[in-house]
Amino acid sequence: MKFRVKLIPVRMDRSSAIMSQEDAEELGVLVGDRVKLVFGKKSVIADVQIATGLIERGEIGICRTITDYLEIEDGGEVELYPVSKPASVEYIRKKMDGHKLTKEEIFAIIKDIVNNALNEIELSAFVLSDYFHGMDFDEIEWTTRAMIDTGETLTFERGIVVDKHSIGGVPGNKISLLIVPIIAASGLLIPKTASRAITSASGTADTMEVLANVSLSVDEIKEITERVGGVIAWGGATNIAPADDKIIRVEYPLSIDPKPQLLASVMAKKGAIGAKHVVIDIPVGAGSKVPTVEKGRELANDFVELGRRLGLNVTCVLTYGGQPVGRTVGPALEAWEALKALENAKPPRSLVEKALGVAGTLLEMAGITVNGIEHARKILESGKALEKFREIVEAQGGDPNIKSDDVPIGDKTYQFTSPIDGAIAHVDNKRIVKVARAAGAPKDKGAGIMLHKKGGQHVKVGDPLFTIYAEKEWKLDRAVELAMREPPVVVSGMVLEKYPSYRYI
Ligand SMILES: O=P(O)(O)OC[C@H]1O[C@H](OP(=O)(O)O)[C@H](O)[C@@H]1O
Ligand SMILES: O=c1cc[nH]c(=O)[nH]1
Repeated sequence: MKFRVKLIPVRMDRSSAIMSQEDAEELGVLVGDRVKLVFGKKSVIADVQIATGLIERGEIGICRTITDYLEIEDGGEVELYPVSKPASVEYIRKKMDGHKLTKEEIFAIIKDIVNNALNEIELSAFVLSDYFHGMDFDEIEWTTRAMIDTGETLTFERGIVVDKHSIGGVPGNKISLLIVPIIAASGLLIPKTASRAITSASGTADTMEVLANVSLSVDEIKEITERVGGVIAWGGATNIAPADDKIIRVEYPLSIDPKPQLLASVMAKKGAIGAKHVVIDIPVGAGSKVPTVEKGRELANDFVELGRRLGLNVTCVLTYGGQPVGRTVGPALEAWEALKALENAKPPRSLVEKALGVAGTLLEMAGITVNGIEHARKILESGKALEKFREIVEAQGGDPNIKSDDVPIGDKTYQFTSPIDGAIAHVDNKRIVKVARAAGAPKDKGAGIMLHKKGGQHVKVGDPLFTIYAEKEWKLDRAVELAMREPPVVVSGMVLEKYPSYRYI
């Protein structure tokens, strides 16, 4: 059937073909079904959307991404016909029913994810079936390999390539901004790609973006790493394991990170850059992705086994994840605190000790030293890490003279104070993230939370507990209201509750 093109002047990731209800009925298609648009020798598959009123009978609304690709103008004529779903949708259904997938089936799913051939519902079904049914080790290995093989890979002519990755789940985990320059300053190569936030209020890519451009191509990552020793780039902007970011975009709104996907996501990025030695940070504790040390050990075994199958030397470090790392949560606040640590300007101990522990492990694995923590500490305290970080920032298009206090933070603030004399019984990771997200993080870079007290510290009535930062008044109000309803920092005296009317925790 022939349709007249109505150009929708926007660019979209997914291809949609918008038609009238009458035309959809005549073609026998529903919203979300697929149609093929053909113009000359070129064709594209798109999802059906219906917008009666906007689109007249005989018209097809398509965005600029498609018109550019087909090289057709507004008002031009395209041939359009329905096509069936890709076979990978059947394989997703098989996984939803709890069956094991073959290597070929997994490859087909990942390839279709990369080619945008699955719609949001199908992709979500795949992620959720992993969440509910899990995968066995073969399936995890095949998923990882498929994610590597459907993208570009990196090779370096000189140097030892190493990498670190955190499984995330603990707020304020800005350690990569310390570790990458420490490792690069030691002479190793660390082409680090990071994701944006998945369950947190700021992923490493969100935090680094406050200071520099993180949307780098594979060629830029290679060039900067060879010249400076390291980068911190957003994996989603590269063609390295390109399925990863598309899957993460489904996980983010649900705040979930299914274990098979987590393993494949992290290890595909490490395999694709040709890392020889890899350290995986597994934060363990209430409100993180791994609640107990036992579960942390199980996950560590999985990472080591997956590394063995892929030919990577993996060490996992179980770290304390029961409360935020450092005192800040949210992109700009985290960038500010990471710079404070690099400047040796009274940084929080938890941040420095964690960064040195992970960096030190990597230095030992690569044979640089037998006392990794002390070696890493010297690089940090001598200012060499700050110098290297500035080189990295400059190479990524940022201001090499940036100082911590130049980082712009949201100017709308609200401080919570202690209602009683007592001690901090609990800093709740999940609530901290919820409040920081309500304040606008990670999209509003200046939004987030600064903790004035952490678990175990004593407080007097009226002492500051935490401050919420936002860029917009209405988001601050929303975050304050949420924090009042679900306090992220809990102060307790010896009396916990009084019935019927008082509740302190
Ligand atoms: O806490 P959530 O958002 O779930 O986890 C995602 C974060 O964890 C990893 O950190 P890194 O790249 O090792 O620094 C990811 O890249 C991302 O920044
Ligand atoms: O990069 C990451 C980190 C945590 N979880 C993922 O799925 N990917």
